[in-house]
Amino acid sequence: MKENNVLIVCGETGSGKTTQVPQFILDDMIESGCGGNCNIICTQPRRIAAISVAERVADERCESSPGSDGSLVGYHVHLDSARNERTKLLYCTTGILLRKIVGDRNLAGITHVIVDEVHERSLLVSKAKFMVFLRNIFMII
Ligand SMILES: Nc1ncnc2c1ncn2[C@@H]1O[C@H](COP(=O)(O)OP(=O)(O)OP(=O)(O)O)[C@@H](O)[C@H]1O
Repeated sequence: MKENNVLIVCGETGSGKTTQVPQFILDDMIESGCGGNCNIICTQPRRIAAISVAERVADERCESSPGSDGSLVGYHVHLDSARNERTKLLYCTTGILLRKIVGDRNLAGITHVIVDEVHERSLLVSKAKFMVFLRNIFMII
C-alpha cells in the first residue's frame, strides 16, 4: 500500500475484504498520527450491503451506530445517509461514488477509495474503476 497507488486484494469469501481492509487502513492512519486527514470511501454494489456493512463495522469497533457522534463509520446511499464531519470511513453505493466524481473530479479530501465486489462487472463498477484509476487516487479493489 505504501509503495503503490492501486492495489488489488483477492481473498476467499468471508475473509474480511469488505469489513477488515478499510479498518486496517483507518487504524494505521490513526496510529501514525494521520487520523485527522483520513477519509476512506468503500463502495458496495447494493444499498442494503452498504448500510449493513457500515453497521457491522461500527459494531466491531464498539462504536455507536454509523453517522452518530460516537462513530467514525458512516454510510451514504440514494435518499439515505448516516454520516457527519467526524466520519472517516464511509460505505456508499457505487452510484454515489460516481456522483461524487462528477461533482468533484479530483475527489478532494478523499484519501482512499475502495471499489468492492469488482468481480460483479456491472457497468457502474467498471465506470468507477476507470474514473478512479484515471485520477491515480489510492484504490483497493
Ligand atoms: N452484517 C454482518 N453481520 C454479521 N456478520 C457479518 C456481517 N458482515 C460481515 N460479516 C462477517 O464478517 C466476516 C468477514 O466478512 P466480509 O464481508 O468482510 O468478507 P469478504 O472477504 O468481503 O467476503 P465477500 O468476498 O463475500 O464479499 C465474515 O465471517 C462475515 O460472515
